[in-house]
Amino acid sequence: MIRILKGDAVSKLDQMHCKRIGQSSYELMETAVQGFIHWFEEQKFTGQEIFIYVGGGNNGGDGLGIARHLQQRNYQVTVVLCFNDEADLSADSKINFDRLPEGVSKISFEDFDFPSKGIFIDAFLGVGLKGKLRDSALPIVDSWNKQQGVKIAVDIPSGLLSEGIAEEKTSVACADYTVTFAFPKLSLLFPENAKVVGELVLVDIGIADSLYQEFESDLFYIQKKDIPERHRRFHRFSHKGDFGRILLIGGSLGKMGAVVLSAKSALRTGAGLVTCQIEESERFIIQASVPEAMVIGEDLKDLDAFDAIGVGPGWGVDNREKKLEFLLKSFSKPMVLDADALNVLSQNPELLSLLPKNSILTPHLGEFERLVGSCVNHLDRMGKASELSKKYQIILVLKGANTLISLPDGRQLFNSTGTHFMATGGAGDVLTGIITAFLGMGYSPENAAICGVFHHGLAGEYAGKIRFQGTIASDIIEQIPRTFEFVENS
Ligand SMILES: NC(=O)C1=CN([C@@H]2O[C@H](COP(=O)(O)OP(=O)(O)OC[C@H]3O[C@@H](n4cnc5c(N)ncnc54)[C@H](OP(=O)(O)O)[C@@H]3O)[C@@H](O)[C@H]2O)[C@@H](O)CC1
Ligand SMILES: Nc1ncnc2c1ncn2[C@@H]1O[C@H](COP(=O)(O)OP(=O)(O)O)[C@@H](O)[C@H]1O
Ligand SMILES: [K+]
Repeated sequence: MIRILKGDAVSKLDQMHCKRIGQSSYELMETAVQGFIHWFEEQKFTGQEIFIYVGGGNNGGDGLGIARHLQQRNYQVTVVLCFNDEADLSADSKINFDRLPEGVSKISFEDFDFPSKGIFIDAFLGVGLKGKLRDSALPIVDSWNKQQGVKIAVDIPSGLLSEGIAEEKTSVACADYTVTFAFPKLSLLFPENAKVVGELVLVDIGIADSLYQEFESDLFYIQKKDIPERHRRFHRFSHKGDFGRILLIGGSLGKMGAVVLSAKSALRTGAGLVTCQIEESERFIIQASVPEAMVIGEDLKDLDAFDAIGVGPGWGVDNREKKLEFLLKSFSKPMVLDADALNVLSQNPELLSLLPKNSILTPHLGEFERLVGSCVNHLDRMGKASELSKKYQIILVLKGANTLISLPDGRQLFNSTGTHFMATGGAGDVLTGIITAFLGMGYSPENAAICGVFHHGLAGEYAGKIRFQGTIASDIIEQIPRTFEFVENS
């Protein structure tokens, strides 16, 4: 799994990589440029002039390389020179500057007559940015933000620090897409920066995962290649007991759909036997809509017969405190707690110490802040999530774009799958079903959380490609089986 490094570690990572494989830093820049071009061509942006803002550092060098390749592919390209003197160019940028074909127009920023339409590529400043933007850079960022058209940031939007937060007052070049190299810079994953980062695209530039281990960082990025090794293997004679007996507790008058969604998701993930514990009066709803699931009433006996329990979807909070306490005291294996189970915990924080070790809590940002108090920003949130995980030895799944998993040993993992089309009622109930199913199948809690979040996001992406903003939670469930095919077969 790749680590998310601090911005200033990038050049060291590059050097180590180049040394290990006998490549020059210019060749690495060329790999990054070609990765960008590959993505760009896939997008099929058509018929427009391309303007590339280039700075004097290696980010500008990427931009100059991109200009050459695009011109060779018959695009009309203008580079907007955002540095004072050629002599200030970094060594690799100078090579790309000298290689610019005749057909690429060059114009200094001062002489740039603002066009109204085009494709804009921001290769002004990358991770080499230090501190706040200098005054001399502000007009460049302002000009960028006034342009009309598709806007693409190379590596990181100019003005954004690799661990920074773009607040209202800060000057950052806003992008529709950010094409970042090697690993996502931390700030690209913050919800506060969503508006300046746009869609995040990661380009692999061939740096081996093992090289990242040379750097100290507790932050990781989960990708498809990390998943198959975490899957449990079953065999020809596997029976339904091997796939786990799970219990889902939730639902209340008017909110039974939440348990229905969790139960269906668990079954589509492969859970062997799913039992739902709901209010007696509502049993008809489950039996009719998920005939594969069993239903039990209020009286909970023999909890040990279950391999995993998921509690909370649609549960309500009234009179749930004693029940949650009973569950936490009676079940010693890790559990999944979501939605109202988390709200009950927030109202009764003394219950936190009863959580079985490695239990998985899946709050969205609102539920999380109810648990830990309000957070200033995502960095603060990440710190509080880590503290809570360590203190109670639990796994925290902080849901949202790039869901963050905090592990009891301090590691924090960002997910790469998902889409805003998943921002729909019930999507979280689906995740509860998936993670509980994995736990029931005997996955370690860490793997259940990682695989759960990854498959859930991928199922959401598939559903989003068919249903767009009409995606509903049930569409995500339908796509779960396909996610296994994709992860295992590619
Ligand atoms: N593995 C990878 O990820 C790869 C990375 N690669 C690429 O290299 C990029 C990093 O390049 P880098 O280190 O040369 O720095 P970069 O971002 O161009 O910034 C330097 C410029 O910023 C300026 N500047 C600084 N502070 C400033 C301020 N406050 N306000 C205003 N200006 C300020 C500084 O000015 P100076 O201080 O020199 O006057 C200088 O001009 C990286 O993002 C990626 O695109 C790929 O090519 C290969 C693989
Ligand atoms: N913009 C987004 N990008 C990616 N995933 C998202 C986005 N918005 C929501 N999701 C995912 O959808 C799910 C929503 O969960 P939640 O808020 O608990 O919904 P509900 O309570 O309606 O079930 C989470 O897993 C979250 O990660
Ligand atoms: K940039």
